[in-house]
Amino acid sequence: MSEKPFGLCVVVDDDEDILLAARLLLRQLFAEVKVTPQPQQAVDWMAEARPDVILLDANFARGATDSSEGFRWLGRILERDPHVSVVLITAHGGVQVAVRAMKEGATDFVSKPWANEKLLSAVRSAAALSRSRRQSIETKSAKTPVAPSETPLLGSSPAMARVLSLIEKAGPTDANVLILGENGTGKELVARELHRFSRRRDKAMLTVDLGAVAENLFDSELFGHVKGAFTDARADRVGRLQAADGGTLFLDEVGNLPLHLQPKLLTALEQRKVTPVGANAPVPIDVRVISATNLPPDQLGSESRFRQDLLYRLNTVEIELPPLRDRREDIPLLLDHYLRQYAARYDRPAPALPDDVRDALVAYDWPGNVRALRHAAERAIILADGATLAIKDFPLPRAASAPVPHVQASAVVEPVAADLNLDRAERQLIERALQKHGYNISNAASELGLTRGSLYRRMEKHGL
Ligand SMILES: Nc1ncnc2c1ncn2[C@@H]1O[C@H](COP(=O)(O)OP(=O)(O)OP(=O)(O)O)[C@@H](O)[C@H]1O
Repeated sequence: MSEKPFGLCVVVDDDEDILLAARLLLRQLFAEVKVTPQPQQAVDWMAEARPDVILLDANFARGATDSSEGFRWLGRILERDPHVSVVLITAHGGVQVAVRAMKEGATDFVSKPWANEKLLSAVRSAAALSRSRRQSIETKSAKTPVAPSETPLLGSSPAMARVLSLIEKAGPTDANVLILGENGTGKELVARELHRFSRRRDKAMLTVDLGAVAENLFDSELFGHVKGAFTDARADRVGRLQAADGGTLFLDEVGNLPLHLQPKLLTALEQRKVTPVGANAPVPIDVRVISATNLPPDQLGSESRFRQDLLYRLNTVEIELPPLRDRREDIPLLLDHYLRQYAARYDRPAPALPDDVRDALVAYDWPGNVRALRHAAERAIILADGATLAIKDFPLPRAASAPVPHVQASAVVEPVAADLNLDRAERQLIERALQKHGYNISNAASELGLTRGSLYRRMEKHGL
């Protein structure tokens, strides 16, 4: 049996199906997952054991959508243990609920139906955060084992060989690393590998997705705050820079850090100290920072977007992950890996990929990169009639089914207006937004009026 990185997770939701799904999914991270439809039960359990994470439904009463129940229980849970990480779940998402959740002390926010990969990532970060908070409060140096890497970083192309060699060289040093690449190219996976190779591997790697943090919360999220620093600051809160002390902080989508906060981050990194919002004295920190962005280098190099002195602090080593279309040699390897993995997961026979299907998949441009390939493999395994996969099992634009060398994604979107099917229209709109923004998820999500998380979920739903 593989070692579980965390101890206890409690899930509270009035829907039995959600409880079952969460229990099955989260068992891979936690030694114990307790589920209950009763929030009071969760609070009672806290008297017996300290959960690392509580996943809390925001709406209990039938038909309730305003999340007030959830916020009430959030307050009670944090009163009992201000260091537990609470991840709020709700079917009635929206930026306002997310902002309020974070302001009232939730660690993260996940909308239903969730994408398994994103929920796991949110819960893993939340668990690492509560551990680190407790350690920094108790000033103990107990070990927090890093989660074993669930996905190996695959690739045999010369470009990936370069990436792997850089990871081996830069990993064990304490150098800050900046990872560049389009969405879905594997930046987070590279960050995990760097951490795994480092002397900090027994401490936590915490993640802050700066593409998902509301603008007014950046400060408190990164640097922490003291009780009373602003209206909703009901207790001291350790920021992620401090919580990652001794370990690694992964700043995802660092290009989204607002200009006015960039000097504060620079000062913290230069002086190795953070001053929580409302505090007088700085706190020393020992953190290695790994950052990632999907911004093209020319935008990152523009002073109006990103302070160059901060950039130099972050990019002691730079690792560029090329898009999948520029390393097509890796496609068969990735396909085989994920097809086999999903066949095992869904209890299907070992899949066979005929040559013409493989050629078409290698010829496809994969604008969503490895993430899209992974989802396509999962979907194909689920949809296939037998062990032999056909091109129709893959959600590629029709033009891609012929093995032509460079399938341009932009050539395949049809106008939305003629088609009144809501589901298809949604898919087309999402495809258009993604293409318009060169698969920059943050920009496409903002144009569609969605959060990055809900765009990811919709992309998964449509197999994009
Ligand atoms: N080289 C690889 N080998 C195996 N799996 C990979 C590889 N690269 C990416 N993946 C898989 O693709 C998915 C996306 O990877 P990841 O989240 O690391 O990308 P990202 O560049 O950080 O994306 P984003 O910019 O959208 O946050 C994950 O499921 C990851 O496991």
